Order: sequence, then C-alpha cells, then structure tokens
Amino acid sequence: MSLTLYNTLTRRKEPFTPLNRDQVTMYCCGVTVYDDCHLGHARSYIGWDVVRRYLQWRGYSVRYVQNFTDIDDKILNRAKAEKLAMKDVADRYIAAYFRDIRPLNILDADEYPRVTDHIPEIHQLIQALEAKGYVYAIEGDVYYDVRQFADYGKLSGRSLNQMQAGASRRVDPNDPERKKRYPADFALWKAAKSDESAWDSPWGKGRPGWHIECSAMIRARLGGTIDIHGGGGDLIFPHHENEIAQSEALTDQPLARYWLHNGMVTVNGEKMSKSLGNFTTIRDLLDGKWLEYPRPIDPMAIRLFVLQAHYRKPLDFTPNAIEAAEKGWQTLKEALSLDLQLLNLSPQILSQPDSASVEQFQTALDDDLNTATALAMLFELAKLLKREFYLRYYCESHKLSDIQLVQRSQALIQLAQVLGLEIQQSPAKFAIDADWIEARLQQRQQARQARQYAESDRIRDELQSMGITIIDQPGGLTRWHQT
Ligand SMILES: Nc1ncnc2c1ncn2[C@@H]1O[C@H](COP(=O)(O)OP(=O)(O)OP(=O)(O)O)[C@@H](O)[C@H]1O
Ligand SMILES: [Zn+2]
Repeated sequence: MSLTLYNTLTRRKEPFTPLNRDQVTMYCCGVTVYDDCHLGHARSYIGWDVVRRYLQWRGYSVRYVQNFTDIDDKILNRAKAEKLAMKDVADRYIAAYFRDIRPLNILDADEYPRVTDHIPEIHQLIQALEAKGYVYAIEGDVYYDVRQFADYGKLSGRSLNQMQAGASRRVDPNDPERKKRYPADFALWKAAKSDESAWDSPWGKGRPGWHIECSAMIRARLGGTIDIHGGGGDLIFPHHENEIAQSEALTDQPLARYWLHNGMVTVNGEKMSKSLGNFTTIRDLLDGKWLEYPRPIDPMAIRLFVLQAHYRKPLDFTPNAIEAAEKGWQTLKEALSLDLQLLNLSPQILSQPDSASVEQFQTALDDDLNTATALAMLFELAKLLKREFYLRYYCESHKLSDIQLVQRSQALIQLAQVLGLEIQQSPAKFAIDADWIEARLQQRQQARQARQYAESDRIRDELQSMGITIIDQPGGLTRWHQT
C-alpha cells in the first residue's frame, strides 16, 4: 500500500514518492502578521500538521518550513494606525500566532523564515530572472512578464486569454499597475511610496512583491525542488501560479512535486476572512468569547472539528458543528483516559497496537489523507473500549481478552496522536499574589471611572493572559478566580 496525495498540478491522486527517500521537504505559506489568526488559518495549519505527523509515522523524516509574511500593505496600514513601526506590528502578531496555534497541538515548524530576513535573496532572484529576460523595470517597479513563461497557468488551469478577458481595463491613472505591459504581469519589486519600510535595491528604494518572497525563501531554506508545497485553495491563483513562474523560469526544474491545497472554512457558504469581517479568532474560541457559543472550547474539539472533514472540502463553521465536535472529543477523551490499571489485567506481554485498527487507519490516510474515515474508525474503537471497561469494572464480565483490550487501547492512543489528538496537561498554575491582583483590579476600576477604557481593557487582558478570570458584578463589585 502506498500513500496517495491529490496533486493540484496534475488534478489527480498520485502515489507519493519523495525526491530523497531520507527526507521529505515541505513548505507551506504562512500568515501575514497583522492581526490574530482565525479559524480558517487554524484549519490550514492543522491540516499541514497532520500531513507532517502522518509522514513521520509512515517512517519519513520531514523538514518543514513555514514563513511569516512580515512586509505587506495590511501590516503597514496597521502600523500607521497605531503609530508603530512595521516590525513592532509583525513581532506582536508573530507572538500571537504561537500563543494561539500551539494550544491546538500544531508542531512547530523546523524553520520560520521572515521576508525581512531575505531581502538579499529576493534581490538575487529578481536579478537572475532579469538576466534571463523574464522581467521589466519601470520607474522603480519591477514586473514579471508572464508571456515569457510558456507554462504560465498550468497550476490553476487558466489560459492567458481567459486571464486577459477576466482582467478589468484599468483606467485609474494613479494605479501603479497601469504601467504593466500585460494585465496578468505581477510585481516582483515595488517602488517605495515613502521612506518608511523601504529597502535599497538595484531598482531604487522599495519593497518586495508578495509572491517573490516564497520563491526566495523556499530556494534559500529547502533548495530548487521541494516535495510538498501547501497552502489554502485561495492561493492557487495567483500566488502559487506566480511562485511557479518565478522559480521554474530560473531553474527549469519543478518548484514542488506535489501541490496540496486545503478547502476554506466558510460561514454561511462564504470564505471566513478578515476582509469580509465574518471571522472568529482562535483566541475567542478558546476563551469562550464567540458570541454564538459563549463557552471556552477545548482546543482538541477545534482540531476534531477540522479533521472530521476532508482537508480539500469546504468546512462550514456553525455552533452546531462545534458542539458536535465537543461531544466527539468528549467520547475520545474518555476512552483515551481509561485507567486499565484498575482492571487487574494479567501481566501484559507486549502491548503492540492492534494491527487491524492500524491497517484501517493507514488505508484511510493513505487515500489522500482521509481523516474523516480514520476518525470514524477511532470513534468505534473508543466506544468499544469504553463498553469493555465498564463491563469489566462494574459487571465483572468481559467481551475482549486482556491482550485484545490492551492492544486496542494502544491503537487508540497512538493513532489519535498521529492526528494530534491528545489529552493535554493543563499548564501548571503559578502561585498568585492575591494582593497584587486586588491592586491591579482597583487600578482598573479607577481607569473605568475616568473613562480610560483602553487602560482598563489593558489591565483586564494582562490578568487574563495570566489565567485570571474577572467577573464584573452589578453594583461595581468585581470578583476574580484563577482558571
Ligand atoms: N477561511 C479560510 N479557510 C481555510 N484556510 C484559510 C482561510 N483563510 C486563510 N486561509 C489560509 O491560511 C493561510 C494564511 O493566510 P493569510 O495570512 O494569507 O490570510 P488571508 O488569506 O489573507 O486571510 P484573510 O483573508 O482573513 O486576511 C493561507 O494558506 C490561506 O489560504
Ligand atoms: Zn507562498
């Protein structure tokens, strides 16, 4: 049996064979760091985490790189609004990324390159493309000339004619893109509008376009051809199409052997996104601040919600679906925490996981990572284990032999772990200084009375980040407890 993956490039499932048997190389497009991550981002990174965990379980060693886009108009706008440097905004949301993503049991990448650390590599790449005649520079902007790249459109399946027909005729004389020779051409380097956040370059002061960063970082960190390139389906065109055009024009080698794309988390059928304003942050879900379902959601229930759907399909976010995932996690959690030592089992020989369960699990995941089928199997296993436990514990009876019970229990624990579903230890509570907290609460109260709400919110957030929950009661009383 071999692992098959759906390759967006060939539009079919293909057996997975890495370039180098010893190490799979994998790159996924990371977040643009200008705000907290939402559930759509969580889905994407849970998906890649499972690909990585599964490959490792199948015996591959995986080198996984995920970037942070720390140059972008949205980051600049946020920095301006808050009178901060772009780097401060980026640093803040990189920290927020780890704060929110790690509780979801997503393993850290091997490397997290930032665009601002790769400006020289970006220059080199653009210069090399310039030398090969793929780019043109106009007034400090540098564009990629897509008509020079014969394979342009191969990933998204769009022809240049279709792209041209779809492109609106730009008439705005202030639009910098008006300088392009062809509508589908895209910017590799953008002339600086102000001195802020601009880098010197052979074409004048400016900053890189979005697409070139991934080509440069993949090349710098993983080499000319990688095994797996991942990202959301919304990135196929133009982002990934442009990555291919940039990298392959230079090397004449495939940039990635397998292109994997996750489906979107949707709300009422529409992509969850910042710009549409229909997003729910991971933080709000974990903290019980999602208004439609205001109670803290276990990070493993979020993971389960994501994995119950096939990674390529859209996934609609509703309170009912989250509630179902919570119940599902409850069942799994109970089975994962059964204490078999209470059952006076005969001393166990070897407790290998049950081979039939392992085989079923592998068959499901080998089929383009069908986590939904794998989970259905794990639920059956969990229910069987719970029944057996209660039968033995309360009725002094049994249906499975001791060894069958232990092997099935091992299978559940190990296979759930491949999906990153694990019972997490709650972080150790720190010793609290009650007087200090009371004093902070008083300062918060004073700030509120003085209508300094930004300050009072800041104190609340500070306490919350320390695991202190504040409950404001009628009459101005405030209670608190450590969670
Ligand atoms: N609703 C979603 N469902 C699944 N994946 C998503 C969703 N939104 C973003 N992603 C994926 O998350 C990764 C990081 O996205 P990025 O930071 O570029 O956010 P984005 O697409 O700009 O989000 P937004 O539109 O909310 O600003 C990308 O691979 C993107 O495809
Ligand atoms: Zn990218």
